[in-house]
Amino acid sequence: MIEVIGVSKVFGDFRVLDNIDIKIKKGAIHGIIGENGAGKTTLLQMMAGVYDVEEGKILIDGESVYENNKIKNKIGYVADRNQYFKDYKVSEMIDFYAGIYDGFSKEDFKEYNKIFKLDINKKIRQLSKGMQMRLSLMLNLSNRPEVLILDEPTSGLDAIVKKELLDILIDQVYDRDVTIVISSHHIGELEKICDEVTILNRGRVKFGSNIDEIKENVKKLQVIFKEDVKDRINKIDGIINIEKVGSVYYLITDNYGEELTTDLKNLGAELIENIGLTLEEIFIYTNKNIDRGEIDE
Ligand SMILES: Nc1ncnc2c1ncn2[C@@H]1O[C@H](COP(=O)(O)OP(=O)(O)OP(=O)(O)O)[C@@H](O)[C@H]1O
Repeated sequence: MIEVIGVSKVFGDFRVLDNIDIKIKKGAIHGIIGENGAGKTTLLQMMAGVYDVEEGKILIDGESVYENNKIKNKIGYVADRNQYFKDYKVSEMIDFYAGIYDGFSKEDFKEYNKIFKLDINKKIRQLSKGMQMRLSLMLNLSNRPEVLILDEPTSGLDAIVKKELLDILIDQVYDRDVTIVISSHHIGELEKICDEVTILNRGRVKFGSNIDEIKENVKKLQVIFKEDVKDRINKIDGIINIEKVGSVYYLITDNYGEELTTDLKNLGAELIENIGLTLEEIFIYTNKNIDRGEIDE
């Protein structure tokens, strides 16, 4: 179990993370989504114990992570950029990991390398960005961690390896009950493998829950009214985007429920049709800075 409790992070006078609360159950795959600069890497680095937590707490199995080797040994952390010694060969990196981590399995590395296909005699500086990401993933997976923290692990990977990686992650959860926290800009990918997501917006949690629950709240509605409601529709609470095509309104709501439907009916809605949204569409709409007075026609 990972608990992020009231965590904030300030760089200089810039508040990168502001009072973040997240609970991640053991064996869950939890996605972290956010625009560039939303604070994803900072949050993952704090979960991995790279930074001290000055405001709030981050607990893994009830203990804080920073400078806690017992907990850090349970964690695999794949950073968004290569953090290895560039002049080491891949084979030397394997030996280095095997030397410092008791749980590291060279056999596992060999097995993963049947999929990831790295030349272990190459120096790290000779590897492409995607190859370096493969190395980082294999080293961390071969360490058999209980918690895997992955910062944009699919960036730079080709489509075939990307699919293999997502399958490996799902297997890790089924076979070993690993808890996975993963950030990505490829929201469709996260939607396929995650049970839960946290959507970060400017350092704050915009949504944090089960994907199905988020989809229950955020909906696109196709609505036809008896008469034009242009001047009144933007007064209804819970509508975050309004588009009008001919006489049909397309409304995005982040608070779908009986109350909203009643409000729309009171405004003269004759037909309300509910259109499902993908997680990516939800992210785009809920992160737009919406001027509720504006109707796109
Ligand atoms: N060491 C640092 N010193 C000062 N500011 C920092 C530092 N690290 C990150 N920031 C700032 O914190 C903000 C969040 O950065 P972070 O890397 O966590 O975002 P991100 O969501 O991972 O972005 P991206 O999707 O672009 O990778 C950015 O404005 C960044 O400039």
